[in-house]
Amino acid sequence: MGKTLAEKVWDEHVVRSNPGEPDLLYIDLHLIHEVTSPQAFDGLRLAGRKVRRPDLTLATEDHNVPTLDWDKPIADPVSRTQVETLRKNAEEFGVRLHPLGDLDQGIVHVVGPQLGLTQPGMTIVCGDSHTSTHGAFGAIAFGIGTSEVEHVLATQTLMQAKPKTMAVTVNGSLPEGVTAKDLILTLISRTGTGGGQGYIVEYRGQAIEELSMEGRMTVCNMSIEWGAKAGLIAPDQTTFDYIEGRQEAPKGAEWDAAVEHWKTLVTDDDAEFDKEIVLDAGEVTPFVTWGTNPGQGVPLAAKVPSPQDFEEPSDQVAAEKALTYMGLEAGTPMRDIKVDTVFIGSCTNGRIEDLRAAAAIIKGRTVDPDTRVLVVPGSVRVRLQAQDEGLDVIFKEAGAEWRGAGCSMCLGMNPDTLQPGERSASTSNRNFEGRQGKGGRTHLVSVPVAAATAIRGTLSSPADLETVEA
Ligand SMILES: CC(C)[C@H](C(=O)O)[C@@H](O)C(=O)O
Ligand code: SF4
Repeated sequence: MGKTLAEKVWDEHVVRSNPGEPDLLYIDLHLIHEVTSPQAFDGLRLAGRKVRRPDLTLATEDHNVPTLDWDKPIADPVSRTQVETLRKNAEEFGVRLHPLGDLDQGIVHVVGPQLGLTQPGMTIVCGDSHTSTHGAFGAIAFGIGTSEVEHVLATQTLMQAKPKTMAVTVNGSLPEGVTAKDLILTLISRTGTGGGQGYIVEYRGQAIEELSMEGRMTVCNMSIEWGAKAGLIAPDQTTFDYIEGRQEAPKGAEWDAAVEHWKTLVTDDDAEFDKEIVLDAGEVTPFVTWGTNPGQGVPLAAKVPSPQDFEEPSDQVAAEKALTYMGLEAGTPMRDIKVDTVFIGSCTNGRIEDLRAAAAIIKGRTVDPDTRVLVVPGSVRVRLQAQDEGLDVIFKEAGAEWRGAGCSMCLGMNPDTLQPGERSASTSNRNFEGRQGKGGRTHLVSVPVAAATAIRGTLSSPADLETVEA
């Protein structure tokens, strides 16, 4: 019997395998940020160990950094300590760090692919759940805990039980104006936030093949939001074209050899998955969340559901609770929901393609006067690229704020937060209670929906905007 893509990559990395025990896996790339690394470095220090492969380890500052005044000392003492600790640890252990002010600073899941470090067939870990993003390149990439971070730092290996495999096949093409974000939000709402638990998921089918690398990263990024261990997509010409020429990508004969190998990283025709889900891309429409987990979503054209709409008593209770927290009434059209803030950014939707899409909609228009609009590039390079293309001017002229790179309002670990009771349309990936600030209310949306909402002040799609004269 043939192998799935995930099985191929897994098997190529097994250092030791004993029946009844987790496998010992070799790790090709270890990404690090300030939140989950301090205790891991403390552990190394205590044990008198070194970082085994500093050359396969890369650190960046993202969660705790401000997106204004980043050249000044960080005002918040907790954030400052986190960032300073990472700097000290990187220095002491010889780990490459891209700190604030560096050209390659940014959200860890934006920086890896951008540098060409994220490559097909790799095993990639980081003390961060959205490490699944890197699976878009045909890598096995997943988040690990701080004690595992220490283990990888010390040994460049990790003990892991082999997950089951699942295929999500998306047939047909996404309709015009419908994005990767709508697709993954639809999938999560259909399968529930536990639907992927225990699986490495391979996304495949025509709609996936038609996605850009940015779109594929958006899909894989949110694998964790339906509970999957990891999500991945077979590398193809789109993948190779994205990597070729990047700073850390193989060059010359090494490039040719790499591509030759990467082409073998596909699921064999006779391979079997433990589970399969099939989706029709043509059915997907702009999709937004109304509740407090990424599975509580509906099409933008729908209404806020009522707890009675759910069959399971547990879903009814969850809906009741979510509606109260979100301050929403069942039956309200989603399009009537007014937001205070629009956040365009994060490792889900903070790449150059996302900013281009937002700018194309915002161009020549003015943001709603009662709505604060934050546009936050995922990395310094994304920021500079956007500025080269004049996108920053489009945002600023429309009345949006153009910020520095970082996680920003994706989570309340830096100055960019919602006030209690404030409501956002956010291109990020989590809408948990308090995620964007205590008492903040989050609606997860795609980039086009965020941009249109910025203009109208209520949840909207570009189709709701009046035509601007050219
Ligand atoms: C802070 C970090 C550990 C966390 C994660 O693991 O995902 C964060 O990035 C998030 O998105 O919630
Ligand atoms: S942008 Fe958000 S989801 Fe991504 S790593 Fe930062 S906090 Fe986590």
